[in-house]
Amino acid sequence: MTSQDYDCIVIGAGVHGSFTAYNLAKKSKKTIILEQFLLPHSRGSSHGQTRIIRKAYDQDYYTHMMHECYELWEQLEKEANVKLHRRTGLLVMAPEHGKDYSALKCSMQRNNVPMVILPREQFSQHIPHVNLSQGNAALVDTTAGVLYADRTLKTVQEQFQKLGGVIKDGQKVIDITPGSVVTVTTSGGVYRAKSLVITAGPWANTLLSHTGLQIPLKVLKINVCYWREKVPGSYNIQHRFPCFIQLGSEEAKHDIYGLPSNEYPGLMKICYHSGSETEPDERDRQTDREDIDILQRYITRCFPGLVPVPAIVESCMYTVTPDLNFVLDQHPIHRNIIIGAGFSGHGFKFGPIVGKLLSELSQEEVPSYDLTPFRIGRFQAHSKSAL
Ligand SMILES: Cc1cc2nc3c(=O)[nH]c(=O)nc-3n(C[C@H](O)[C@H](O)[C@H](O)COP(=O)(O)OP(=O)(O)OC[C@H]3O[C@@H](n4cnc5c(N)ncnc54)[C@H](O)[C@@H]3O)c2cc1C
Ligand SMILES: O=C(O)[C@@H]1CCCCN1
Repeated sequence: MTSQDYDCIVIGAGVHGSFTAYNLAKKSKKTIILEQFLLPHSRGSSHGQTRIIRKAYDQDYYTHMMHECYELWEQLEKEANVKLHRRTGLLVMAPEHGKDYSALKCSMQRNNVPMVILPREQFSQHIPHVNLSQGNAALVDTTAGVLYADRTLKTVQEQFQKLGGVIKDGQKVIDITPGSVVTVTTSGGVYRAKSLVITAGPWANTLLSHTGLQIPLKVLKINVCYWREKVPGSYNIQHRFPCFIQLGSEEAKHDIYGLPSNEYPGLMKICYHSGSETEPDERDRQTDREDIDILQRYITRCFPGLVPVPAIVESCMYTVTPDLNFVLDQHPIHRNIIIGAGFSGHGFKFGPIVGKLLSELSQEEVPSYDLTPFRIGRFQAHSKSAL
């Protein structure tokens, strides 16, 4: 038998690789994370100060996973004695008679997600400084809030290391040799393990090309825009301003979303839930700003208390699948290679549960949830039926 150095190698120290490694270390598995950049870095998808956490989803399986996931976030907070999230509520605004709004509302009712419906005549009393669009309805997912993203990564990586886990940053994986013992070659060394987890974010297909697999993923550059409050504090987290999602606005084909001013005093984060395609290593050469024009028009109309010119624009990337569902699966041929990819701009909140599931797959345990929506095989079925 060939010797191996680790039980598991995890490629990528984003939110999903970090939580997977942490779960493996909790099972006393000898685990190493290989990360191409020096940590912390802002070149992938998990950096930045904040993300939205919520239970409001129109698919039951996401809401079901979030029920447990909230508990796992709290467990980590207790274990590390650090605050990783803050409840603000999530305001959902959408055309009242559109199918998105009714699907979401029905799913929340079906799954007992605490919610408040805001009748139009009471809207401005609860949500000042926002104009609810004509024909729109509004509800609040009261479980929702803000996750502290950078702080999460630091915390989960520290907890992993406390459990004996090893992180090697500045080590780009340049080759993978599948087998009953997987060999991974980086710019700095050669590593072997019984199983491999690939959580490489926008670089997933680059890594998978070493294993003879490609999945239909698109990488989008997202302009992360912050907008200045005309009157400081109007949209502030301390004044209980919520996160929001605007489904189906007159300006935009895709959703618009925002988080209360918090991390940068006086600035509220509002972004477009789409962007232009990019190569992950060429992110900063993608300079398309069509999304910012859309946001300016929306903000002028609906958020009159913000200066409609972005004060800060940062960059992030989405890695999207055709159906916007994640990929959580074993490699179809090399079963000891596990893939977590295509988190489609909504994966962060699931970090603890994705980590649990990917660690289960890598140990050939029965996964805690039905992974049918996340299987790689769904893409094959899709392309076959399209023929
Ligand atoms: C602007 C924006 C807003 C978002 N908002 C939300 C939100 O409100 N709520 C929510 O739940 N989610 C949100 N998301 C989505 C969430 O942030 C992502 O789904 C999640 O961060 C993806 O994490 P990841 O670990 O898959 O990828 P990444 O964080 O990109 O991690 C992959 C890692 O792999 C490393 N890597 C790649 N190739 C190699 C290699 N060859 N060798 C070694 N290392 C390698 C990379 O350097 C990187 O560190 C948002 C995303 C963006 C961009
Ligand atoms: O995952 C989320 O909750 C948000 C919703 C809006 C778009 C960005 N992601």
